[in-house]
Parts: sequence; C-alpha cells; structure tokens
Amino acid sequence: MEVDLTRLPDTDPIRAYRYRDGIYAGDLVTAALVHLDFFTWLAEHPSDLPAICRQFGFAATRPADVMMTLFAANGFVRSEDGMFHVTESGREALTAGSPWSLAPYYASLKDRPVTMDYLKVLATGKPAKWGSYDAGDWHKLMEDDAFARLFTTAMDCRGVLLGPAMAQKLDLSRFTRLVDIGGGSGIYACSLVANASHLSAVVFDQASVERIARRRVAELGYADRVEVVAGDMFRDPLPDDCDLHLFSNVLHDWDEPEVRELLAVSYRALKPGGMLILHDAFINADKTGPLPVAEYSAMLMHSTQGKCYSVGEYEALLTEAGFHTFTCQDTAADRGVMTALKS
Ligand SMILES: C[S@@+](CC[C@H](N)C(=O)[O-])C[C@H]1O[C@@H](n2cnc3c(N)ncnc32)[C@H](O)[C@@H]1O
Repeated sequence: MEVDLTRLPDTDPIRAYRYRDGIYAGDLVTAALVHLDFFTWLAEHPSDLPAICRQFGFAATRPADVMMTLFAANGFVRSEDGMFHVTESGREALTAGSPWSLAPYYASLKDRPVTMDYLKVLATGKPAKWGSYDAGDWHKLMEDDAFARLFTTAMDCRGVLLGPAMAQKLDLSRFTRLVDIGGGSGIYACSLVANASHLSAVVFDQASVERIARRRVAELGYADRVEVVAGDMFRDPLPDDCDLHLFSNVLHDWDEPEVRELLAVSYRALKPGGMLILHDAFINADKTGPLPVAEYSAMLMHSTQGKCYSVGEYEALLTEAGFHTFTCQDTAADRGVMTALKS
C-alpha cells in the first residue's frame, strides 16, 4: 500500500482512537469502587498520595497517581495543595450511604480479569501481563520476535497519522541528523525525514525490532536517508553525530528513575545546540486531564512500568537533565509534542 507521510487523513479518527486507548479505564474505576470502596474512605479522610498508599497497602505511588489523575479528570475527586477530596458528584455516585451509589451497578463486573489485575498492580507497583498474552509483561514480551512484530505493527499503524501530524508542527530547518530512540518501525523517523528534505535519521531500537524496522523503512522508500541500528538504549552508546533526538511513546513505558536515566543518556549524546523531541500523550500541568489521556495512562500503568507524565513532570525532569527552553503543542488524536534544547 502506498503511504504518503506528508499528508493527513481527510477525517478525524479520534473516536476510534479513544475506544482503544481508554479501554481499561472502567476496570480501574471498578477496582477502586467495588473492591476497595475507595470513595467512601476518601470522602471521610481527605488525603495526600502517600496517605492513600499507606491506607490501601499500595507499594508504589506511580499506579496510585495514575488512578487519582483518572478520578480527577472525571471530576470524582479534586486536589487542593496535594490533598485529594471527593467532589459532590463523586460522593453522590460513588460512596456507600448515598442513595445514588452505583457500587451495586458495577459489582456484577468486579471479577473482570483487568479489574483483578489492577488490584495487583496497585498493590505491587508491577505491571500485569499485556493483553491476553500469558507469557509476561510488555517489557519481557518485546524481547520475543513474534510479539515484537505484532506490537511494532500496532505502533506503526498509528504512526502513519501521528508521525506526519507531529512533523507538521515542527520547524526542523536548522537540524541535520536525527536519532529516533526506541524508534520502533521507524515510522516517526520516516515522517520527519519526509517533511524535512535536508534531514537524515537513525532508528535505534532493540535487536528484536531492528529487522522489522529495516524492512518497513525500505518499504516506505526512505532506506537511503534512514538507517537502522540495534542497541539497548540503557547500555549501548547512541550515535554521537546527531543534533536531533526523538523519544516517541518511549518514556511513557518507564518509571521515573528510568526516565531520568534515558534523558541523561540523550543529553550526553546530543550535539551542543541540539533539540530533544518528546512525542507522547501528555497530562496537563495541574493533572486534571485531558480525560482521554488519563484513560490511556490507566492502560500504560496496567501493562508497563510507566504512565502518561504531565507537562510539568516532564519539564522538571528535562530541567534536571540539563535541557532548557521548552515548547509543547497538540498534534492529533490526543497526542502532542514537546521540545527542549541543549546549550
Ligand atoms: C511503545 S514503543 C514506541 C515505538 C515508536 N517510537 C512509536 O512511537 O511507535 C517503545 C519502543 O521502545 C523500544 N525499547 C524498549 N526497550 C528498549 C531498549 N532497552 N533499548 C532500545 N529500545 C527499546 C521497544 O522495542 C519499542 O519499539
């Protein structure tokens, strides 16, 4: 099939994206409402995140943070100076003792596998198995060739829209060479190159993805300008001749210590004056939404070691790594692009 990475579709596929990305969010609400009677407790005990974790025996704050962002985005809770309070709509619909409580309505769904997974993820801080694959969590599965092919194809198909949408928001005229770290099929590197004729690129991804990327880049017609290199982004050196780095949908797979590590790796390898691009779904600075991103974050929290980070969280992490001068723009399908500079 002929793919033109300089054009966008004529219609907006947002509804189709949102069903897929938000598919687990209801299970997280069910886990909290039915299994933990969370809202009844919080209504009586407004609390900050550490106190919530202590009360419910959650091992880590990341899954609890994703849960509270989802509830805030729905208007079930609000946060004031770090303290979470149940709102009036949360109290009426979700607490025991309210005549309008929907807990019994959700109760017959309480044994759904993903609902049960959430209880474990909240308790342990560790990801559940990906989709219906018994073999393990996403990070482990990606080392397997067959799963890597399936997953990379899934990422590639959305990149045909999201890549060009990102490229059209960026002025890359003063940059010459990109490394797309954890670049998957190479669809984002190809999109940037397609929209900036002077640019060349390297797709850097783990060995299980390398061959898939090489084939896809050739099929898209960019093999002369887009190289593919296999490596471990945590251990192997990145190419040192690049003034443009891209993490597209990569940092959201990892917890904060690994995000810190990856930003440091990028900062070290990026040429002075270079730019880092983060392409992802971003939670807003006050962590009250957007709702579709909070729902998507629930899926990432279920199956990976990450979440959708907020713009504020990224700015803090980027600053710590040495970057400065941040921009943030919406692209398509609830995604956006942030940029940061290295002096
Ligand atoms: C969610 S996918 C994103 C792929 C692509 N950037 C996109 O936006 O569709 C995350 C990518 O990170 C890659 N990855 C995970 N761990 C890695 C590692 N240690 N070194 C290099 N790449 C890694 C995966 O193979 C996968 O292609």
